[in-house]
Amino acid sequence: MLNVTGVSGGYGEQIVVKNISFHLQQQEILGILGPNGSGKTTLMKLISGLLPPQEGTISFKGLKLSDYSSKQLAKEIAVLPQLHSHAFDYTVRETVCMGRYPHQKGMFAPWTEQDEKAVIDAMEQTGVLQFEKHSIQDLSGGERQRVFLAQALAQEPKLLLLDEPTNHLDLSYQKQLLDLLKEWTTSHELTVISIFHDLNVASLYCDRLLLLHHGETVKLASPGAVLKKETVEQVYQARIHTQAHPELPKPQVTLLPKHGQSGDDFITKDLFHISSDHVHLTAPQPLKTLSSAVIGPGLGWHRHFVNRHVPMDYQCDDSYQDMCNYAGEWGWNPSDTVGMMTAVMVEDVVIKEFKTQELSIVIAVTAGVGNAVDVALAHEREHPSSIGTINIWLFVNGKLSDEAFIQAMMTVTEAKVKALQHADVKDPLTNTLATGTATDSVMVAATQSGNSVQYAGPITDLGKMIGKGVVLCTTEAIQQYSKRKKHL
Ligand SMILES: Nc1ncnc2c1ncn2[C@@H]1O[C@H](COP(=O)(O)OP(=O)(O)OP(=O)(O)O)[C@@H](O)[C@H]1O
Repeated sequence: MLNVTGVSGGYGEQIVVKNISFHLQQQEILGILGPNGSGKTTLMKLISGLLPPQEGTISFKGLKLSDYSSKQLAKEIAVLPQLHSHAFDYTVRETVCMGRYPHQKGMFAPWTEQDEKAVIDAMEQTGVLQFEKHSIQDLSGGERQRVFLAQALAQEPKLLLLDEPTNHLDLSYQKQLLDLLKEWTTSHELTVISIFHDLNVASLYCDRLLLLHHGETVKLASPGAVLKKETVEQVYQARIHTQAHPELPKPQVTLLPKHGQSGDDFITKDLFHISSDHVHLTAPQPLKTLSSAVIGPGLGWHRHFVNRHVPMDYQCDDSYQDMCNYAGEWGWNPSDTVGMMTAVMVEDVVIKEFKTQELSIVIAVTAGVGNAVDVALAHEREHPSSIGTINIWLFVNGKLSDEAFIQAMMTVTEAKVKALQHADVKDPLTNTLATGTATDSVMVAATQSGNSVQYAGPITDLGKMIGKGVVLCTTEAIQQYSKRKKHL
């Protein structure tokens, strides 16, 4: 519906945007991104017809913008500029009603039912109907922004141009505004072009992104293709990290400040506290963790680590809450804590340090194998036979990449399987070699300071230490478990 072909333009002699081309589909949301001064607003002015292009053409529904009268154009295209300063003392309702002007035939045209409905709908949907009679001068920046959006929506345009629409809006209204726009693209066949500074919001709501730099197109594609680490870092001159959104296939960008985590405190054996109740460690600074723990699972940053002993007959409907309560009772903030449980006597924990010139790690293992399982034949069993868990903690004094975290988990698991083979632990149901127990848990934690580690597979420096260390610690922990069983 909108064709921008080889457009260049700017102010007087100064060409600000250069050779921009794109085709916009009906109902699409296009986000325009770029650093300050990259020409985003200027491009919007060209698309809205406010600035004539110095080169190239812009056509809307097959007609050049210059062939539309300003009233015809206003019926089709609405603009919500940045930082609206309104000098006049209009009420909210009067302001929104102005959006109907392009639809009225002549100065004294009657106010129709359709005009009224469009105004009320727009005020309702932007949440400003309650301020209908207030002067817009008495509203907050965010409320005012919503009034001007209502005005633009009351205009019932086919193309809506927005400059930083979520500026001034709190999180809840940002979401409401963008959800509303998304909904209008289908319910009112609306097409949207919007400038964003917030790359994550743009990624979430836009179908495509146009990234500008020095007035030129760097990339025009889906958010996943535009928000690449190298591209964003080069254009914005800032260090970033990209990761997947937790619920949608959209990238999210995180700024990496110049100074990372301060301090290079090491994790050592001496930091562990062992009692009959739990094995516990409080790190001098938060560690980046990946775990399958009861609390603090997945990827996160945590300072407290606890492996809690529970009785053999431990039954709890909400073990997550129970573990949070436990951490709280000991003064460890649950949101700062990785917590695991085991029926094993935790005094039997095996803790060892391993070092190379570049790296050092600490491994802590508690092992009970009463519940051993051969994963290949686990489909034959219905319920775990008895309590017994292998909990493995790996602390790395180093800076792990994402792939190193995952590979470290794999290497730990492979080493654990090998230790079970060495110890000839069998699945009691199938009488075949066990590969673990039904409820094993693993955590990899890294200080994220010091030497960088890209990979942690079995033949890397880190992988070699993990392999050797986990086999040693797990084997010894199984021996402790067997000794204790014999004495019972
Ligand atoms: N009315 C104007 N007259 C002359 N130059 C202008 C005018 N408006 C903008 N410029 C210049 O054009 C360039 C691009 O400005 P523009 O406002 O389009 O950038 P932007 O990407 O929207 O920036 P921001 O993110 O800071 O809003 C800047 O160098 C700016 O100084």
